[in-house]
Amino acid sequence: MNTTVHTFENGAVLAEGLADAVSAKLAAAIEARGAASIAVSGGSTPKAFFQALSQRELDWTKVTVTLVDERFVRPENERSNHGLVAQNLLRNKAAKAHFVPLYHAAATAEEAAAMASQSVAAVGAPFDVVVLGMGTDGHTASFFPGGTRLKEAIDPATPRGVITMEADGAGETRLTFTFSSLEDAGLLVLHIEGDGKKEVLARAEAPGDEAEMPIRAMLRRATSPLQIYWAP
Ligand SMILES: O=C1O[C@H](COP(=O)(O)O)[C@@H](O)[C@H](O)[C@H]1O
Repeated sequence: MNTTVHTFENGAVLAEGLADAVSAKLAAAIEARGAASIAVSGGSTPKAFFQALSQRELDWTKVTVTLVDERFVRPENERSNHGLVAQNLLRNKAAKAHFVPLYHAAATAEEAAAMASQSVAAVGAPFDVVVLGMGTDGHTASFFPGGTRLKEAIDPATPRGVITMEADGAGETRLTFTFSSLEDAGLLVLHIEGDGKKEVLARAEAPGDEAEMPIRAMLRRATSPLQIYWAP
């Protein structure tokens, strides 16, 4: 496991610290290549981080933002990760960023995933920054325990792109980047908060099957060092 833990006194301080690290990486990519890319997670945890990042001084016109995973729901749906990012990140200075959605208004989630794979291919690889979350069941992105396509999603031989996922714990059908799309990011972050998630992480770090706690795929096999950001 190639991980470093960054501990903060509370979520607000973490949000600022993570926004500093992410904006520095994006600025370095813009300096080096004239463009930068970031894939972020949804859920309840990243809201304060998104708001902090949206205030950072960057040439946001050169930044592409996408999602690590998404629900197959319209952006207006309150459970849409696109909606969360639009309301909290794509505003203030970051309003000028280019957003690439995973959801498409297609007849099926499979068609939407194919459309997303095509549109994100233009972003280039690897991502400069990936910010993962983790559920209390040990899922990350939409790599859910018991997921219909979990084996394929976390197989390093599965190509970069977006695939569908269904699982009991997932609610709606999901669209998720594959493991190979995320594991080699220039800055690979796992952002978790609370003692409950810390205990889940400790269980994930212990020996056991990746299929039971898919975050283990990232902890064990990511080629980039995993930067774990945690606050109580
Ligand atoms: O379903 C999801 O949940 C995880 C974790 O969410 P949280 O509410 O516990 O922070 C998130 O990383 C993922 O992107 C999201 O789709």
